Amino acid sequence: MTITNLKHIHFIVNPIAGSGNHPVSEKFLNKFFDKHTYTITIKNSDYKKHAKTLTRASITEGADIIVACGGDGTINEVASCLVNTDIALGIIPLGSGNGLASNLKIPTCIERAIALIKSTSVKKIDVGRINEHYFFSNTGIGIDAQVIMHYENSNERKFTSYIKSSLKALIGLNYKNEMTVEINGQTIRTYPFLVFVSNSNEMGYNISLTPMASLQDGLLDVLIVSKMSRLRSLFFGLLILLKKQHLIKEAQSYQSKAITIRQANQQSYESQIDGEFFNIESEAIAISLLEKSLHVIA
Ligand SMILES: Nc1ncnc2c1ncn2[C@@H]1O[C@H](COP(=O)(O)OP(=O)(O)OP(=O)(O)O)[C@@H](O)[C@H]1O
Repeated sequence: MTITNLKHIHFIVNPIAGSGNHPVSEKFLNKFFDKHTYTITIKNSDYKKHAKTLTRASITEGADIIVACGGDGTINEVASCLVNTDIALGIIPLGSGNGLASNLKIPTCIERAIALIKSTSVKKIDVGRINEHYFFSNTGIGIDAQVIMHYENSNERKFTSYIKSSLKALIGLNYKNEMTVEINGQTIRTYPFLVFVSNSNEMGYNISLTPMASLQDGLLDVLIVSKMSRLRSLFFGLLILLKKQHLIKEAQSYQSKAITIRQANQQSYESQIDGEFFNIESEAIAISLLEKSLHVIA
């Protein structure tokens, strides 16, 4: 599908995404957009979740395209406001991991990403939902949430910070709560190391736990990894880096449109949603898929 008569492009820029050294500013973007064809508006996010407020305002202001300039966290905030609308999401990947942009083959070269936005070639992609939150890349409960929690506390945004945060998460590993996972008519009881649910085939840094996932197949790819020792977890981490994680017997892969997670005596779930830490207060977690519910320029 090709959009015609596009004029109003709004850019929501996370100034601290990735290394925070990116050049994306009003002066920079003005060079690429002819004033007779486009009006462009640039807004910087000042704090966590601010991109949502800015995006909602841009919708009211009549934006035709809203461009998330940042990583998966910023994309999540912007895209969450665009689900089930006709407004197309553009992406300039400025994050450290850039998982969704990589799955969509959006160039990390800023000039090429801008050229793609101007091409306005739009595709519709699936959107994941976990309770009241949307996700576009992945969500998870277990070790991934712990890694993200330590990563956010580290205040560093690079690959080595993920390695350090993974080691901290492994040291703190415990299996307090038994969970039940309802999927495809089966009920699985597990003390999970990880319940990972993905819409996209990449987590960022070219790492994937769900290499068969597609943004347009109407299915979520699920990896359930049951309890294992710290040593075995390290081995699992090595297998992930070697793209051989399927070789570990504790890991089971599924595809599904919906899953429900419950635990007996707890009302909160530490989770990660598109690489951001969330403590979800609820009796149960319901994860589902909204087919082809977001327009993305890719
Ligand atoms: N001015 C700001 N100061 C601090 N945090 C911000 C600011 N603007 C946005 N944020 C928050 O920064 C977090 C990280 O953003 P983002 O995901 O875009 O970058 P990243 O973590 O470097 O990339 P990736 O997720 O691809 O690794 C998000 O939670 C976002 O809400």
